[in-house]
Amino acid sequence: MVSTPSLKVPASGLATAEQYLANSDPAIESLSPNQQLLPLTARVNDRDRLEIGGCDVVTLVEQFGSPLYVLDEETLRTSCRQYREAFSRYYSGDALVIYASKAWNCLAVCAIVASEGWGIDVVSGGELYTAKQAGMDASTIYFHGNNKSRSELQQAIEIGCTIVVDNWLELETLTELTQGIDRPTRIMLRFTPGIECHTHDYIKTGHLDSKFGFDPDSMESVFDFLTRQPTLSCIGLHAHIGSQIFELQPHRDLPSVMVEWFQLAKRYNLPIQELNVGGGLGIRYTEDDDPPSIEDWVKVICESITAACKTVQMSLPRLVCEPGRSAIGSACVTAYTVGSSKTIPGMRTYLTVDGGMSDNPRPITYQSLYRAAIADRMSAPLTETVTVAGKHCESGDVLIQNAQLPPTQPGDILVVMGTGAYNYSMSSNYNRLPRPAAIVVKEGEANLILQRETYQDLIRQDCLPDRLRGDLS
Ligand SMILES: Cc1ncc(COP(=O)(O)O)c(C=O)c1O
Ligand SMILES: N[C@@H](CCCC[NH3+])C(=O)O
Repeated sequence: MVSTPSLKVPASGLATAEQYLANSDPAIESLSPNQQLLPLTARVNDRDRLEIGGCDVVTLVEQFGSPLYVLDEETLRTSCRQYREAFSRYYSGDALVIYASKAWNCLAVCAIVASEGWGIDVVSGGELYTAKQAGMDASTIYFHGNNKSRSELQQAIEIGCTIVVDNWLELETLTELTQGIDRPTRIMLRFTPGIECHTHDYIKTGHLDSKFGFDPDSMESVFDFLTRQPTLSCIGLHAHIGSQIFELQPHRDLPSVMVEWFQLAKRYNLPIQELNVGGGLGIRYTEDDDPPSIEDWVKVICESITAACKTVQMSLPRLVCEPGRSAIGSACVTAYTVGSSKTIPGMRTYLTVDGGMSDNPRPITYQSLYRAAIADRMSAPLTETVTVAGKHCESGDVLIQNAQLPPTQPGDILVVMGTGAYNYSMSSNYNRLPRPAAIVVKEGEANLILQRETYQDLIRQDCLPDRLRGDLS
């Protein structure tokens, strides 16, 4: 497996969008998907158009409408396999990879990851419900969240998933809700490890000043409390450092901290078996991004847990990790239709597409960078520098500043890369735009996985009280 990015990007900059494609020299399954800008199956076909999963993207838009999320099954499955295979290569204990479904939670995605032997991390009753409806086994579902409601906790207890407890209120509520239930409820405890990393402030979670998890200072009192709770079975400990991380060092440091916690928990005779090191591996959004490969990330974690256990002569715990973005981010593109444009002489040209911050809120939220290509003419020289704007009534609704594109015309299909994670899952109906459809593509076949919302969907939850009806003519 290669651990270096393998785009065809020349040092002198990009000449055509074809250079965003992965270098096809190594077999695609040996490329780490999170290091590619486009899905692994992306090709330029003999009409000079972008093809993903054997499907022409321009034709997909004609068939399914615009905008359109196009998810490449092969890329998602390759990520799943690379995580699993790396654990079996580098860890001699038991291991489980669970999908952080906040990245993109829907029935089809749950079904794909489950079929690859992954479990799932959910953070709300809604994500939990979806995972169950997709047929996921409760023993592989882990329920996170820093403010789970009583009814969400009740739902989790009934389903029998593992609950990752975040705070005292939750611990007390669970104690109350589990009274009288014979089978103890499986829980894990989330602590903030106090490990810093370089990522956007909004997506850091491992530093001590975080809303997530117990403070490590309260560890002994939490353990002590649990020794007196026969209805709760504390099977493990959890920590998550943050998201879109390129450094390996924080994940090299985390295991020794967690092994210390583990030993302390053992001293309280808790039935502890698992360590969950969270997710966080970054992906390549632009050619300047250089994340480690999936294999390298897993290797660092496995080696560091193994070394920490050896130092204190502890047998290996069951190791769990929960990647989201690095599993699905690079597997999807969003295809938009180009509309109006506006050139402000000496300043910039705005090129507008038929979606924007409602289907991808990451640029406006985190100033995230993306790359785009015109799917109709992949080998056309990139002679234009334009600002790709969305159609929302918001000046900040810009998807890409200074995108390098060929000359465009209304009706062209503009594809934004790396939109598999935190796009659909963070989408909204701002300005009452219906959410786009999503399809999964594989070997020339395209299947709908999320229907395009309709105007009827937009008003489905609206209520018009009778006393207001009279005011309408
Ligand atoms: C608890 C937890 N686990 C897993 C993840 C997944 O992170 P990522 O998508 O960066 O892999 C997150 C998001 O940051 C998280 O908060
Ligand atoms: N929503 C963030 C990631 C959040 C990770 C969850 N704790 C993003 O789009 O980058």
